[in-house]
Amino acid sequence: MRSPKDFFRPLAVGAPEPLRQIPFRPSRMIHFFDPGNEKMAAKVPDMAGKADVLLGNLEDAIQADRKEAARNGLVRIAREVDFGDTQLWTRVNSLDSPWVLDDLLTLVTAIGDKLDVIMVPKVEGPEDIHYVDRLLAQLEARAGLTEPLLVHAILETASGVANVEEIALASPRMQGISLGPADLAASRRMKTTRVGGGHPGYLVRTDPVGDSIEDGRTTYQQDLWHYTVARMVDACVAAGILPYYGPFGDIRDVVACEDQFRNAYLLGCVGAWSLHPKQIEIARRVFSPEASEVVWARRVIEAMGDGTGAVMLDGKMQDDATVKQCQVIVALADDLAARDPELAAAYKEASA
Ligand SMILES: CC(=O)SCCNC(=O)CCNC(=O)[C@H](O)C(C)(C)COP(=O)(O)OP(=O)(O)OC[C@H]1O[C@@H](n2cnc3c(N)ncnc32)[C@H](O)[C@@H]1OP(=O)(O)O
Ligand SMILES: O=CC(=O)O
Ligand SMILES: [Mg+2]
Repeated sequence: MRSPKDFFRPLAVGAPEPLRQIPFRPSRMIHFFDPGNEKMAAKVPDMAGKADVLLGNLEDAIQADRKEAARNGLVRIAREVDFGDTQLWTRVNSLDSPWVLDDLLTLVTAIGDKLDVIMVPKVEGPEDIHYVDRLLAQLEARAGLTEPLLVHAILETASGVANVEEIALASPRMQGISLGPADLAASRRMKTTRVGGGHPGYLVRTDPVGDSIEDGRTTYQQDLWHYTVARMVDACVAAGILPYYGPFGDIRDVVACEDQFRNAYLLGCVGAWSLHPKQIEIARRVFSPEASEVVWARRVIEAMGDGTGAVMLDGKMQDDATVKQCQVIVALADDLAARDPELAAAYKEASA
């Protein structure tokens, strides 16, 4: 392990200084597109105005014989499209694949100055991040980049979950972690055949009533992902990086998608992936604090004065801890409003 004194030292001569803190940039939805798919590529300029993050996907969902087309398509799109303040990310192929080396060599040297974050799939432990960290430093030096590229890990193997705290702390490049429920289910040998969301068989049942074990017993479906999301949030927050829910594959079921996203939002995630244009709006709605919550949070902060002590507001006790929760909501609302004029207007109207 490197000495803590060396943690912020560049890993190659000529590479940019690592960041000391991960800046918070709105990333309510990380919208996936296939850069080699002409129809999707054509929608990128329009989507740049709608999504917080656009991600050119090179890994799963891209056929083996379309990997090069996707990589080259991303280079072209990054050079031609004006992204404004929308972030451009990529998901490279997994570290054990035949494509990842060319992904990194090509992308960092050709469009390293346009990319904000590189998502690394199937991360098993901190050693995977160390490998990418050093390679990126070498490539940044070769490309003459002045800003370091950031790294985002997908939590989608059982080993990755077992090592999530070390992964989060593995490099100053670590920007965040997303839950990858599809690969994680396979890695864990869960008996599901879907991408994220719940399962009707994962439930608890109320106790028997009288002699019957059949009648009058209600069942409640449980959240398959609660433990992993909660653990990921703690690992990320402890390391000063950002947690995300990943994909929800039932594109038709916008209702359950919204539920899954909201669970993640309430537990501390800052965003989720969107796989289809219609999921962009769901993520935008869910990961932006509701206007009424922002108004309430501002009332609590005002009523609490210097933030210490206890007061009653609408019959509810407020103290030093609730004021901190309210500060989280207000800080997030301010950051998002600065990027999203519609949201800013909704907040203003609600507080009038
Ligand atoms: C487990 C994981 O790793 S999840 C991450 C990997 N998976 C992905 O990235 C999947 C990304 N999404 C997709 O590939 C597609 O949305 C699919 C295959 C799920 C559905 O695609 P389609 O059947 O074409 O959906 P649909 O017919 O509703 O599309 C409507 C339009 O939106 C476009 N579109 C669909 N998805 C996207 C997208 N992610 N980005 C931009 N445009 C899209 C389609 O090209 C189509 O365009 P058109 O109107 O010009 O013909
Ligand atoms: O890559 C995402 C997943 O769920 O697997
Ligand atoms: Mg995956």
